[in-house]
Amino acid sequence: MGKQKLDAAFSAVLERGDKAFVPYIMAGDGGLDKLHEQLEFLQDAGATAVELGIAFSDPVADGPTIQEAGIRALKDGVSLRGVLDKLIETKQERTLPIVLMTYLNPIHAIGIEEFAKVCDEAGVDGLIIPDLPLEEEEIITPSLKKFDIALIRLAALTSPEERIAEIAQRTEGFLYAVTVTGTTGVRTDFQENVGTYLSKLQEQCDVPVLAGFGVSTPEHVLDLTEHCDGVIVGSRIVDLLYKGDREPIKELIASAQLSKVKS
Ligand SMILES: O=P(O)(O)OC[C@@H](O)[C@@H](O)c1c[nH]c2ccccc12
Repeated sequence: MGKQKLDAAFSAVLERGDKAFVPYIMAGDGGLDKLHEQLEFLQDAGATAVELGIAFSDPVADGPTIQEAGIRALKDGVSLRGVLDKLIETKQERTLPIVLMTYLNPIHAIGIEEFAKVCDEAGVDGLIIPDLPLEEEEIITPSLKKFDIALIRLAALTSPEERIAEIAQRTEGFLYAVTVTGTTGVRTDFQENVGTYLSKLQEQCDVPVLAGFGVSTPEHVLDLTEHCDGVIVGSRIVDLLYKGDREPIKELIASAQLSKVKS
């Protein structure tokens, strides 16, 4: 459970010569009752872990696709607590590692210690908290440590070098390398220096480096994973899942299975 489960999932994939693929989905988009089936689909399609987003009224890092999914979930009454309860219900039937993505406010509403405890009960293995700066992490790290839940840190293209070094050292589970400046969302191209940026992160980091933001095609996956251990895909998957168009999701995930792509 927890950090160990994430580490084991990544090691298994990388030892096979594949790259990691972490789809992001908005919890409760389409109704919370669909969540378990969606997670099973992603697992069967070959996802390494899933990043499960919690809808929030002020999602500062999210682009239009994720924001709209969040609005749909909020309209449906989905809350952090509700998602955790659903995860508790389905914990025994699940093997796919879960990384929960939530802003700080919903965590504070539950209370930090209680939140960590319920995450443990729900089988949450890692957390991404985009509005928690390095300087303030200590409000939550002792509670997470207690339950062995990984805190995944984000490195930005614009972060100064010393800050990147610190983030790369501290991160647990994996390092989330943000590959664009701005919010989440589908893009056609990446800046030329993305390869250098990723390779440098790889040198500084003991855990896998995953590239995310703007990744939306198998070509992106193949290009980026030349310089890192895997990718995170959000907006494209949220969009396809909402439309019920699942074949392209399978193809995207399969594109990270290099052992199959190359043979
Ligand atoms: O949607 P994209 O461009 O594929 O990027 C992934 C992203 O959506 C997902 O990881 C995410 C959704 N909301 C976030 C907030 C902060 C960091 C990351 C995220």
